[in-house]
Amino acid sequence: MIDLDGVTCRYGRGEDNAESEGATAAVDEVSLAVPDGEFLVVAGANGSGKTTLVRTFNGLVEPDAGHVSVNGTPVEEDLVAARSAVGMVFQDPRDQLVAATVGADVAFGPENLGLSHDEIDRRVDEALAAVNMAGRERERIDSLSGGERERVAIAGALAMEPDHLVLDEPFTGLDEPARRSVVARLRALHREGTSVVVVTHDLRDVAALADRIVGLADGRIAVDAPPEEAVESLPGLDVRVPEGGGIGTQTE
Ligand SMILES: Nc1ncnc2c1ncn2[C@@H]1O[C@H](COP(=O)(O)OP(=O)(O)OP(=O)(O)O)[C@@H](O)[C@H]1O
Repeated sequence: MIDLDGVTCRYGRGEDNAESEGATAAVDEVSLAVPDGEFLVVAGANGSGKTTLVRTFNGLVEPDAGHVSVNGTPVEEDLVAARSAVGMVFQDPRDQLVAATVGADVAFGPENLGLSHDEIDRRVDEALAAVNMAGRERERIDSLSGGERERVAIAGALAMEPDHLVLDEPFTGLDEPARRSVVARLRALHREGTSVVVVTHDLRDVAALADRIVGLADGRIAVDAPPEEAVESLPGLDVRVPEGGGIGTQTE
């Protein structure tokens, strides 16, 4: 369980502004629980605070007020535990690719967990297959397209097999086959019990998988409801639902 209690985050404001009106807060007194096994979609307009909010889940952003705990432990008390429990795929893959080759990059996290070679190989194979990049371990990261780098970043997070997987705009730059493959993997992970949090403007595929959609506006929760209900309130939040409706129409 990820649990946020009254979380407020501000950027670039000195002490003088710490008590100023909420308009300056990127995230403004948000309380939110993500239960184990939930598929949560976080939606909202540009600048509504989505990225900042999810980055508090594993201590990448430290709140100015409020508390975040993961599996019952305050994040600030055990950052290592929070980061291994909450895997994160950033909006820009350049922020997280660390190795020269695809295989080395995906193996990097599992190696740091001290797993056996066999287990690391299994995870790398499985994660690369999940993003349609099986057999491409030896390719250099700097030879990949942006979409391919995004897929490697997703594979790296999958290979960590975290309790909670958070993906920030994971579909940007993915072509349709890659997108379908990632969606199918997220669906399978959810079925296996991992909680999945997807930050997105584009509800095309994920709305059908979501247990709940949280819509942010100006750093606050404006909508928190099952997809069928949430979408009714979402037009003002600048999210896109395909013509014909994505809800309930997801196919493999
Ligand atoms: N590093 C930063 N320094 C200063 N301000 C920031 C920083 N990161 C975000 N902000 C501001 O905080 C607010 C929330 O930004 P955030 O990136 O969390 O929103 P978002 O909903 O994820 O936006 P987007 O959809 O554009 O990624 C915005 O006003 C943004 O300009």
